[in-house]
Amino acid sequence: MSQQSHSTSSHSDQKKQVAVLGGGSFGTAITKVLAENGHTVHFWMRDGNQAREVAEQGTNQRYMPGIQLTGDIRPTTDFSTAVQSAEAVFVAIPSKAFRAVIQQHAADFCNDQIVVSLTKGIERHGFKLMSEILQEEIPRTRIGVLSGPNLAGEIVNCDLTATVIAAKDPDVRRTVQGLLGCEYFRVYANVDIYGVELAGALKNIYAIVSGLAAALDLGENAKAMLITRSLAEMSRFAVSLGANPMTFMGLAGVGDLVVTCTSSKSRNYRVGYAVGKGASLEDAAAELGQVAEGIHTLQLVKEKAEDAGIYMPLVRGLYEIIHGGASIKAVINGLMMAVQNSDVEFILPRTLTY
Ligand SMILES: NC(=O)c1ccc[n+]([C@@H]2O[C@H](COP(=O)([O-])OP(=O)(O)OC[C@H]3O[C@@H](n4cnc5c(N)ncnc54)[C@H](O)[C@@H]3O)[C@@H](O)[C@H]2O)c1
Ligand SMILES: O=P(O)(O)OC[C@H](O)CO
Repeated sequence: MSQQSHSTSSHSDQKKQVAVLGGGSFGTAITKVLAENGHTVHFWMRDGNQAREVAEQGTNQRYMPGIQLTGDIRPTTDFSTAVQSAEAVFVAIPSKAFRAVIQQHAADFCNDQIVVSLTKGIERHGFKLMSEILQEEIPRTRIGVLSGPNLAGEIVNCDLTATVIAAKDPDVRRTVQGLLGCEYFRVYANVDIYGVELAGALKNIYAIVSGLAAALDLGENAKAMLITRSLAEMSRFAVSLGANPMTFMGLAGVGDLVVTCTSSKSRNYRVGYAVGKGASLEDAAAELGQVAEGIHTLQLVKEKAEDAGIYMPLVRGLYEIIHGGASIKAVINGLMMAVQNSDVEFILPRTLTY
């Protein structure tokens, strides 16, 4: 479907003021959806040259080459200008910089303003998710999380896409559905913020594993085994931390896992593929030139799982390959020869192996 020929129709007729924070791939994709839905989008980014390019050319070549942005988009490097009149603020800042940006500008947010994290990562210090950072830094706001199978490069082409808004406040869920929903973008609702957010962060690790497996050409059965055991592992982890296991049956769980583990459009998958072909992690990340959150999430989840005694053989195996110098062949052999266990452990409890 061509992005040039697309005609839009939002589910809501009301045109609103909104803000998007972060001028990368996903910030640009969500800005495009919102602007095509007729909203005024205050698009905050740190790079003045990039803001000028968006204002003057309607493009963001560094992150979305060849894509034309239309509608009422107001790029700015002034944070206060971006958020002051916004009914809802969408945050697409990588997890490493997320708290610093929100903390620095906390005073600019309004009471009861809707603030939605689009970021799929975890903060190193204290294993905090982005909604928890928002709650700590700007508790005066109403918080939501948007996550799902959402490759930015497809959204900007108006390819059919669905996502999930998770929020406790029903008005937050309805408002976000109204702002973003259109003929190519569908927004489903959930209340399990922690599960939706954790699913988005965890699947990046398994996308690296799947990319690595693809590089080795392990076969179709192996692909299915990996994705399904990834789902078992990530839901085991999330449930241990208090998430609802049913969330993992939805778009933010299995949906995002499938798209990220099967597509070379995923940056995490591409990093895994490059490592599988013999590149170092550093070279693979540098070659990408964009964020691949799974690289950082891997280390945090491995440490957290060990501390909490949660069995995560795929996380441990990937960590050993990337950081421990283990051979891929030896790790695969270790995984295949481990104790044969329960398929769905919510039905048949797993035999404890450690
Ligand atoms: N790209 C996708 O398909 C996609 C889809 C869904 C969710 N996400 C998530 O969105 C988040 C952002 O990813 P992205 O794809 O936009 O990454 P990206 O690499 O394309 O862009 C990152 C952007 O963040 C900006 N940035 C970094 N540090 C900053 C700071 N300190 N202050 C201000 N801006 C800063 C960069 O300048 C850049 O514009 C990630 O957590 C990612 O997992 C991405
Ligand atoms: O390109 P990735 O690997 O960061 O994945 C992008 C989105 O999270 C897919 O839903």
